[in-house]
Amino acid sequence: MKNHKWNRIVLKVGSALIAPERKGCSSRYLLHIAKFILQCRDMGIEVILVSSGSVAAGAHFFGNIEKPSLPIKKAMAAAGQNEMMAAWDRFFDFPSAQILLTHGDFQDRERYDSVRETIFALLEHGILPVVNENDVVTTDALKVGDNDNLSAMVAAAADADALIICSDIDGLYNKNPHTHDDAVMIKNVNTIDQSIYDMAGGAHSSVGTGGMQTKIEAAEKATSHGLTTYIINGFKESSFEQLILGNNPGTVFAPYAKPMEEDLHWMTHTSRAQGEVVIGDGFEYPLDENSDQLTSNEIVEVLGEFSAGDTILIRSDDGKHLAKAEANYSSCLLNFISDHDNNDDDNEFLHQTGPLVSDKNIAVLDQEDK
Ligand SMILES: Nc1ncnc2c1ncn2[C@@H]1O[C@H](COP(=O)(O)OP(=O)(O)O)[C@@H](O)[C@H]1O
Ligand SMILES: N[C@@H](CCC(=O)OP(=O)(O)O)C(=O)O
Repeated sequence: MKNHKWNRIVLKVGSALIAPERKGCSSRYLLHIAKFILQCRDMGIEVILVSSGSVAAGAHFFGNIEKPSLPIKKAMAAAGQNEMMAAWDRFFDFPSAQILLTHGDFQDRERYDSVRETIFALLEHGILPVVNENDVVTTDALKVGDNDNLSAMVAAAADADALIICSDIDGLYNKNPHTHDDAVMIKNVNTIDQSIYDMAGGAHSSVGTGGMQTKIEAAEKATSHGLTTYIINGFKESSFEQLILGNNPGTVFAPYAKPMEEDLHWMTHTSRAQGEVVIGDGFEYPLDENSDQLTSNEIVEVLGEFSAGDTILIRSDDGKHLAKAEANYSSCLLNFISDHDNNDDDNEFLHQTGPLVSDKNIAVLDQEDK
């Protein structure tokens, strides 16, 4: 693509573009998106498609109920996924492959590597991977929950160079343009901080999930991995024509000058904490330099159930999120130690235990109250 030095991109397409009226899939917008995918491939750019829209596409089989129950929503997704894959396939003269994922597939390192290998094998053979969340099997604890974050996780796992989020709006505005007439569009974002999150409102359409909030989260995940991230209006063919010309048709988020290391990125942006360890005020920060000194002496409280090797959140007594890290001990053992710290035998045991986490497996967080 002119001016863009991309080898591999992830293109995320929102529900409103697949099934705009919830009357099954429509080719209205897919046609120019498919053309863009073809042009990229012709230019030697590998494309991974993250396509929403299974629920919106399947809704008409169930009488378009306004507020479907969870089982009906999952049934809509199961039926709509077929329709959605078939709708895309009509435009391509090369094969596509369906990949359905849940958060568990990113949390478990073996499954994560397996997803990566499959994506690379498909790309090597010229097959277009089409990814969606596996809505049928997800539970609240297991799901990613929105395809903006899912697309960023896929982009990081697939070592892509750019993430392009195609939405029903031109880009990020300083406030929700559907509720504020004076909203102004932001063309470039160099740093994603709280002021950027403060601009985001929820979804406007009946089919969208997450609105701008999840798109900014996705941009943060992707840019910290070194990917340029775009939010563009997928309704407009001109958005894709501009991208091909090397221009920015929407909002572009600049990649970090120094992307995070792979393991640190995974711990910060992908892995979810299975439990929390609350530590006392006396501990000297910063944690990254002193994590080896973080022993069971510091524990105020252990929350949730986790095993050694699970990701945990370390937070201070006053609510600050200090770090995410791999636990060296289970919650059961840490609870036992912190409950018995006055007894001599236990004190000896306490001295024999090593640090709660080690400095190789820790991601220090921006220390804000959450
Ligand atoms: N600051 C903002 N800038 C742009 N859009 C915003 C903003 N805040 C909220 N939105 C809403 O986010 C919507 C896009 O998100 P969503 O409905 O989830 O779309 P998609 O299906 O493409 O993921 C927009 O239509 C708009 O109503
Ligand atoms: N997995 C869901 C998509 C959820 C989602 O994030 O939708 P959207 O906000 O339209 O990208 C589906 O296929 O219906």
